[in-house]
Order: sequence, then structure tokens, then C-alpha cells
Amino acid sequence: MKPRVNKIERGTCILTEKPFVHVLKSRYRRERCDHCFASGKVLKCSGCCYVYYCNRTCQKEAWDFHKVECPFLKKITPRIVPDAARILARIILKLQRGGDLEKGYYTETCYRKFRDLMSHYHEIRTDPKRVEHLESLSVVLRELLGDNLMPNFTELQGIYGRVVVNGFNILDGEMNSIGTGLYLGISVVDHSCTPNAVATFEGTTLYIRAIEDLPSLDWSQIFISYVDIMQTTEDRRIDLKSQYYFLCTCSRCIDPEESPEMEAAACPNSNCIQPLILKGGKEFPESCETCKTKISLEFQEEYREVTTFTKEQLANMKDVASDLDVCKICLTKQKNVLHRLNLWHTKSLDLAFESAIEMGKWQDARSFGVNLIDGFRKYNGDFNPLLGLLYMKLGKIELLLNQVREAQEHLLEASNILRITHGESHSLYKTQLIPLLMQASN
Ligand SMILES: C[S@@+](CC[C@H](N)C(=O)[O-])C[C@H]1O[C@@H](n2cnc3c(N)ncnc32)[C@H](O)[C@@H]1O
Repeated sequence: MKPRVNKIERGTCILTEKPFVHVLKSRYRRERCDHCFASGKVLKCSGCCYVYYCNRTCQKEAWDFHKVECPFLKKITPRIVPDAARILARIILKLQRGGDLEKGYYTETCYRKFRDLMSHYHEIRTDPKRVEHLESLSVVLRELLGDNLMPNFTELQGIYGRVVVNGFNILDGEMNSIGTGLYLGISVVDHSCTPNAVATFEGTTLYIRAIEDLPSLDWSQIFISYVDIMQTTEDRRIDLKSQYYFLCTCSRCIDPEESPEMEAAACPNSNCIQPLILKGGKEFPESCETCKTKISLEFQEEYREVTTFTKEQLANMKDVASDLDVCKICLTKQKNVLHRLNLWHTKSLDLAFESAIEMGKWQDARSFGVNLIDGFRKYNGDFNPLLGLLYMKLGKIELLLNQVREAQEHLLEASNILRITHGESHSLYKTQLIPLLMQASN
């Protein structure tokens, strides 16, 4: 790819790369192609009976490398290899076949090889959770590859560290994780909680697109988000520290106002939209700055009770069918107590929206989705794939409910975002959004 010295416009694809190695999640083994990750009818490899392909072309393309791992997988079938062990095995086998010479370019002249990737070797060596994980993976790998191909523990730890620190969750169009991939050139990109670029996938190919205008292609100034940014500053920092071993100092993380704002209470006067910010996250003001309504001790108590209750429920929610009822209880309790842009309220709406969709409760889903938009935008940013998807899902639901004008509006919003984050040639845009837009304009 040519280096760009000129200004880069929002929506430009600035880097695209095929994976150095990639592994499909084992739970999708029988429904997706092991090579291109496409879903649909798949055919078993008659050698290992472990992996499946969507067609002969994919099988042929994959064979160059699969022929190396095929006998090892055959030995272990019908047991399942943990995904983390499979990607490590692929890397070990690839490095022994000259993979250490492979280059991933991030400008016309700059590239990275596997050994150039950060491994956070020392941090991982002193992280008991990681050491325990690697020890258990090492047992599986030894059984899979045998003693002769097994690297020593130090070497294995270096490989493991590179996967932990540089690996990408490969996402389908709906942003669900379907596998893991390692991309050599793209591993150059740092994190920010206010990213100016975004990573999306078409199959296993990774695309980095600018979501803001950029002055030039300077990789030290281009950031994607490594973690869910709809979290408190503290939780984002914990995630980043435990997975990537650094303390984030982006503008959001160092803004002392951010956390208190996220936890804002509603003004007890239901006609007032002013958020009540707790000083130091704890102390209520005596009265609302705008309407001067006094903040009673009872109200403060209720706010604390509702916040604790919501956090506990969100942490415990697993089963979607029961989630919707729990979300509804949380949302009822939050009314006139948590501000409408409060993070915990936004998270409750998000879960309620997804649960209602799962259960086919379209009216409920629409109402949660519409209320979710502003919070989602506040926490995820204006050009975030999840915001684009929210608008697209809303438009689809509105078409089902025959609310065509509203559907048109939301689908156009989806288009404004997804053409930046995914591009107009992405299958999500072409095969999902465009037909919905056409249906809405008929
Ligand atoms: C995928 S690598 C990114 C590229 C890395 N800077 C390099 O030179 O190889 C991820 C690692 O980069 C570092 N990193 C990424 N974003 C960072 C940030 N915002 N502040 C400090 N370190 C960061 C962390 O050490 C992290 O584990």
C-alpha cells in the first residue's frame, strides 16, 4: 500500500491485511469455513475430520498450510483442541516452515515480522493467571505436536505473549467474535479510548479505516480501541492493564470529569434535564444547578440503592430469556433516579434491546433502541460500527412494525456511519443495509 503524505479523509481505508495465522472458534467448526469463515453448508476435511470448508477453492487455498496440521488434528479428533492451543500450534508449525521471514507492511517500506511483535515477556512471566494458562496449553500442545516439535518454555512464552498482546478477535458483520487472527503489519496500531480509526473484517481480512480526517498517515497518531469503550474509566484501564499491560493515558482516561459524569443522577424534578454530578463520584450537590430543586437524603439513598442493584444485575445476567424481565425491573427503578445518559442506564437499555430482539418482542425492542441512541453515541462515539448497527437493527425492526418513515430515517443514519466504518463495498453494507434501504423507500 502506498504511503499517504496528504490529508486522509474520514472513511478512507488506510490499511488492509490478511492474517499471518487465523483460527475459527471451535464452536463454529461445523457451520463456518475454516479458511474464509463464511457461514453455510460446509464439507469435512476427509483427512483430519476436524475442519470444514465451504468449497473446493477454499480447501485448496488452505491445503498448503493445512497439510502440515492435518495429521496432528487427526490424532486428536474427536476431541476438541482449545482455540488458544490451536493458534499457538499453527504459529509453531508456521515458524518452522519459514514463517519468521514473512513481512506485514504498514507503509510502502515499513514492515514487521513475527519477532518484531511485542510479547510483554516479563509481565506475562510474572502474571500467575497467564503462567497457569500457558502451562495448561503447553500440555495440550505437547500431546498435539509431540516432543520433537515443541519449542522450549521460554520460546513458547514469547509466542504466547505475542498472541495475547497482538491478537485480534475476528468479528462477523454483526460484530460477534468468530475467531482469532494475528496480523503482522496492523500490529503497529496503538489503542485509544477516543479512537480515530476502526478495525472491521470481511471474512478474515482486516481493514483499518479512518473515522476522523487525519493530517497524514502517521502510525504514531492513529489509534483503534482494543476494548469495549462503553465502560467506566476504571474498568477500561483494568481491562487494558490486564490484557495489554499498559496504563491508558488517553484524553478520556485523564479527564477528571469523565467518571462522575458517567454516574450522573437525574434531577428529582422530572421536568429538568440537568444531570446531577456527584463530587468525587460520591457527594451530591445541595440542589440542582439549573432548577434549584433540593436534593433530599432520601433521593441520595435511592440513587445509591438503584445504582448498586443495577450493577449487580448487569454483572449476573447470562440467560437472555430472563434478562429482559430483569432489565425491565432495572429500568423501572432507574426512572427519575439515574440520568438518561448514565452509563449503567445505557448498559441496561443495551441489554434490554438485545434481549427483546432475541425474544422477537419488536415493540419493546424499538422503544429500548430509540432510547439507547444518545447514550450509545456518547460512549461509543459518532462513527462506531456498533452505533451503525444499532441504527440498522432499529430500521429493520421498524420495517417489521410497518413504521416506514422512522425506518427510513434510521437506515439513513446507519448508512452515514457504516459507509465510514465499513465502506460501501463491505458485504454488511451491500447485502444487508442496501436491501433494507430499498425496502424502506418502496
Ligand atoms: C498491538 S501492540 C501495538 C503496537 C506497539 N506500540 C508496538 O510498538 O509494537 C500493543 C501494545 O502496544 C502498547 N500500547 C498500545 N497502545 C498504547 C497506549 N495508548 N499507551 C501505551 N502503550 C500502548 C502496549 O504495550 C500494548 O501491549
